[in-house]
Amino acid sequence: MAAVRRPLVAGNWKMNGLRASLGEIGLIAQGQGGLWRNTDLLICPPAPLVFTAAAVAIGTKVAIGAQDCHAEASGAFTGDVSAEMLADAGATAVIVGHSERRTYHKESDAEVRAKAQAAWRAGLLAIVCIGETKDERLAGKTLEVLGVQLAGSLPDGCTAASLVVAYEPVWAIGTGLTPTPADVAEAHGFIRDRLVERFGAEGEGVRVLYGGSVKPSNAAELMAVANVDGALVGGASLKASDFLAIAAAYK
Ligand SMILES: O=C[C@H](O)COP(=O)(O)O
Repeated sequence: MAAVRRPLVAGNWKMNGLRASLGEIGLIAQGQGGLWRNTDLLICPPAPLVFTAAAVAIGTKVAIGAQDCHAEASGAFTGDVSAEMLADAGATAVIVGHSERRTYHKESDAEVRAKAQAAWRAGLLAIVCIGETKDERLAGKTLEVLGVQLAGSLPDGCTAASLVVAYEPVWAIGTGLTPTPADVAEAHGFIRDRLVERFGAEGEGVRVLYGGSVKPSNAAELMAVANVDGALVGGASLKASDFLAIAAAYK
């Protein structure tokens, strides 16, 4: 029997938002109204907001996550935040290996893998991001790049409950550009095959999100693609109305 994967619509606020922005989480909780009872909603604000965001979201169906974590639980790592600290603050998930971390902080697949393991150690869902650059796509290397990133970034022992993969073509992030549905289907089908090859039935149950310029106007088309189990939304997650409109693609 084919695995039933519960959709996940996750918002990544990136380095945006102050305490005043947390009202958007309240609005998402209110606006959700049961329409998306079969869809998981997650908001990942900047680290300083995680504790208060979790308090705002308590008792609602909106979960709170973080955008990165250190691989170690504690120690002399000035400025870093551990997965245990995020869990203690109320997070239930953490994004690791986002292309902005890979680019600006030179994170390798091995580091991403260690961060995913740290997330599990702390009891968090790990959302591992992968995706090709524009040059890699133009060179016809998209699937090769995705294969290398998957092999290097995913720890052994991935389960449907502990891992989400986010496919985010780097050239589509924040640009307004999106791949065609056929290109999304090819990438997600490839990712699914690799997950099943490596993790068996658990790989069949792992959710694979699409990310990169998801908006209310294109969400339904992207969500209809095979093996797209939800979205990782950047800019359009900052406003509750846009985020809810994207989540509505699943109603
Ligand atoms: O994590 C989210 C992605 O980087 C997508 O960002 P975007 O929706 O602003 O393109």
